[in-house]
Amino acid sequence: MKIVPVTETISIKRSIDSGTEEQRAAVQSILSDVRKNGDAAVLTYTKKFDGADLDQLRVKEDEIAEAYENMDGEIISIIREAIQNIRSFHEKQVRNSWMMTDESGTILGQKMTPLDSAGVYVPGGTAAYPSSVLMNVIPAKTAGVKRIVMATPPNENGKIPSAVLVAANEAGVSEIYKTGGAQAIAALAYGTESIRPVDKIVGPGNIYVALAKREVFGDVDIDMIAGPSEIAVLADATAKANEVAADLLSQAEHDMRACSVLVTESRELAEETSKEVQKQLESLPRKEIAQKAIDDYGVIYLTQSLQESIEVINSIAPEHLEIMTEEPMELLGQIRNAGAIFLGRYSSEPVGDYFAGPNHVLPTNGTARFSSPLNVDDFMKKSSIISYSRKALEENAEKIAAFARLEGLEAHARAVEERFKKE
Ligand SMILES: NC(=O)c1ccc[n+]([C@@H]2O[C@H](COP(=O)([O-])OP(=O)(O)OC[C@H]3O[C@@H](n4cnc5c(N)ncnc54)[C@H](O)[C@@H]3O)[C@@H](O)[C@H]2O)c1
Ligand SMILES: N[C@H](CO)Cc1c[nH]c[nH+]1
Ligand SMILES: [Zn+2]
Repeated sequence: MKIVPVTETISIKRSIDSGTEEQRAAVQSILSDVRKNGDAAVLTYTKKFDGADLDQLRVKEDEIAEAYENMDGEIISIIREAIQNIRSFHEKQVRNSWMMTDESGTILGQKMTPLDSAGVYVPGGTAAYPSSVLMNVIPAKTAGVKRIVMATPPNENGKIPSAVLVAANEAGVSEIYKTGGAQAIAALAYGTESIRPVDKIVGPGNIYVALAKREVFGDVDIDMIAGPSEIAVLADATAKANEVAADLLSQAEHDMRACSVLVTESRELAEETSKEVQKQLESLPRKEIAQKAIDDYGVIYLTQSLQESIEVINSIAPEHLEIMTEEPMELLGQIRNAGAIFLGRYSSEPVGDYFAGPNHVLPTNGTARFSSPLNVDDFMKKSSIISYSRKALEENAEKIAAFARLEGLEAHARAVEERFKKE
């Protein structure tokens, strides 16, 4: 990994992919085909892109039963324990409706209502991500969403990985459909003969999925457009190079465009970590992916002080931040921009990916400056409540009417005055 002394401004290389002209045109055409031809179009694209010849899109009960038979009982217990942790964390996020009253009889409040339905996209491809099924489904379930629909591409035999089916069933998905890419997003957004449309679509995916989500936004809500994984480690001389290197590689193995960064004032740690990364890379099954990510996007920033390291971290605004310093908790207050913050050497990033409870769907590409991890609020709407008594309106009618006339809106003013007109 290259070691770069920090100059006045730092600029992190990240991959922001808005697709080629060709990809954008392909997505447009798939979306309009699915809107026009429904299931027939979805089945045709599933054959074309995933190689699966399906007679129906919906996963049957016996396929879920078969998935359980294929899974090791111990792994199912681990999934169940992770679900409990994720659920209890997200239950803390639930916000209740509230009301306030005053002596004039005015009642004001906020009513919290879960979305009626949510669609969860689960990527297919080489890696199956049952953990992402849990992270997308559990906040929706905790919010009280009744209908949770999952879509994921099948393999060429028309099958979905058993771990994904079991995770979906354990987390409480209501319907599962075998379809991926832009056609899945179109079906979830606009509906087909066999898939009823949803209110919001969440979940990561490749460029076709991302472009389709951007396109349908407005007709339905979406969560975010997640970029490749990122990790930044803020460390001082007390950190262990082998542990820092292992954590940097944990995200590098996700994607050739993943971004792994170490920020430290210790030259010795910087040099040791750089060597360790190379050493540990050699034995990784996904070595090619991790090596490319480290070569293209990996960097070690060498600073003059811990204070400067903190400033660098805030300007990177990483998806994951690990603090490996003597007193990590003491620095927490100074961190303004990070999706998830892992404190101390026993809080390695994968603890959060799989098990601890907080969501692993996090803002990437510097968007932690203004956005948050996926959470229960993402699946709830707020409605304002206003109930004025006669006394309250009488006392304020003149002020409201005057404000309306300031905006030249006479009908607004009269609507209020109408209540108190003398016959
Ligand atoms: N941020 C996270 O938490 C997270 C988790 C898991 C995966 N991911 C990301 O999700 C992505 C998964 O990508 P994937 O491709 O493996 O699976 P995917 O399910 O996102 O995409 C597969 C679908 O792409 C469509 N497609 C493929 N080639 C096409 C073409 N030429 N024209 C039109 N459509 C086409 C097909 O419909 C296919 O079903 C990766 O980038 C991975 O890094 C992110
Ligand atoms: N670290 C990923 C999000 O950036 C999530 C994930 C899923 N599985 C393993 N990791
Ligand atoms: Zn991960």
